[in-house]
Amino acid sequence: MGDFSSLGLSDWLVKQCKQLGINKPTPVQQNCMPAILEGRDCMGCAKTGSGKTAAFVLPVLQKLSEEPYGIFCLVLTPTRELAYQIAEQFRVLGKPLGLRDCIIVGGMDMVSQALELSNKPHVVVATPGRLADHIRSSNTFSMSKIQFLIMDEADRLLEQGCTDFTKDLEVIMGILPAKRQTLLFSATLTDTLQELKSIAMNKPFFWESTSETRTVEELDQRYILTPEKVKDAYLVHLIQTFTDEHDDWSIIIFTNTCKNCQILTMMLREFNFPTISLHSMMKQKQRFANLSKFKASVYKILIATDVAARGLDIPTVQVVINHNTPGLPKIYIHRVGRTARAGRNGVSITLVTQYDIHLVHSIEEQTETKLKEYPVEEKEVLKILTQVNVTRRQCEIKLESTDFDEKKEINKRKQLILEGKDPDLEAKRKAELEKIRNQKKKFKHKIQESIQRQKQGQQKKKQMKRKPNKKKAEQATA
Ligand SMILES: Nc1ncnc2c1ncn2[C@@H]1O[C@H](COP(=O)(O)OP(=O)(O)OP(=O)(O)O)[C@@H](O)[C@H]1O
Repeated sequence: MGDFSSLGLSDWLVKQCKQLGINKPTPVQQNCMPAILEGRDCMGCAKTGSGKTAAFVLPVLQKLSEEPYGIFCLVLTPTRELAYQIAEQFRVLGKPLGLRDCIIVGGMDMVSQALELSNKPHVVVATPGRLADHIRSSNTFSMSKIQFLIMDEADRLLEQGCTDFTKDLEVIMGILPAKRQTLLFSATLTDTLQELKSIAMNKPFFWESTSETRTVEELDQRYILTPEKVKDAYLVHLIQTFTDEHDDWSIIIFTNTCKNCQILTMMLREFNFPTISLHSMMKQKQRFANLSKFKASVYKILIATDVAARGLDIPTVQVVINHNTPGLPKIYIHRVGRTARAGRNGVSITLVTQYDIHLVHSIEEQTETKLKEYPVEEKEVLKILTQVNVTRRQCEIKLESTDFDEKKEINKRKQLILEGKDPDLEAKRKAELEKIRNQKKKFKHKIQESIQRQKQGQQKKKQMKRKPNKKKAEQATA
């Protein structure tokens, strides 16, 4: 493998990389950087923790140093924390250039963001919603001359999940020049390839790491089969074991809802584990503060929803625990990718109930890896079961006495108003949809029942036909 100079990077950038311990290009850097430097659009699909960020940051900085102006580059990313992380890479690597960056994300002051945008920063790193808001509400900045549009976690930006970026992306695309370089990166690009091709239209250079598995070899992937009621006891037992055995380990625990995140955090704190949480119902400043404390190892355990599943690069994370089995293999790949990064080792443990076994099968199929059972002394888990479950219940009661659910409802309503929708009308629409869905379900169920009855009837008829033959045969043999 060559070095960064042979890929076309200037000496100052190579020196800057060395200072950060980035000496040899990783395969995604080795393959994508020359194409980007040549001026081509690029789609890069490589495993988690393989250096995709530097694969786009370095060529952009190289080109920016040749023709510095603002706004030169726009990076879009699905989460606010990730936007800060990417901006930091630009800032550190681009320091000798005096690079000016600007972070445009929700939950932060819009006026100061607008001011920063009007000062023509070299690089803007943004989440789509807030950037689209700025475009809709002001004309104090222009992106008509940008040279690079980068979509990090591009498949997430284009998928229509619970946070749907489509409308915001349309607004953003509307002010970007057609003549630009578009770079798309993710560890899971292949599912959304067609949509991506419509964005990177300029005959993109496509690179995907060739490997049998979609997760890294350094990751030890385990599961624990547990009844739902014993899950939390397993969790407490696992954390106790890890913290007894290792001083310098950090753990990320993923769970499915903000409320669960909050309850688990309260519960683990009752057991004196240094725990902190990250989810979308927290104030943005709190989110940043918690993440910083976790990064600095002030807290060793982070409990998060999937808002932390993608992109976060925290080298001390040695263990990822999935408190719920992710419903999609893609989410599993990103979650467990928070450990075993940049060649380090790591462990992931997924708690699997009897209802999740099919999910594990599809994860294994997609990642082309077999998850191994994690050995646990069941006796030890049963010893703490009652205590853990009582503590959880107490935490649930404590949370219910706060306005957590109410806040959730208010947040939902606020979001709808921001989207220009009437929350009451939306609630009515939702109820009607639910009614139609239920009717459809009932109808489907009835049809299935009648098909079943028909089948049974046919089978009976067949059996009746066979029976006289049997009798005849018996008579013949007699
Ligand atoms: N050539 C290199 N040599 C050594 N370390 C590197 C190199 N390039 C990047 N790194 C480091 O590897 C780590 C992971 O990189 P990065 O966050 O870009 O991964 P990624 O591929 O974007 O992962 P994800 O898919 O999870 O977002 C970072 O800490 C980064 O500084």
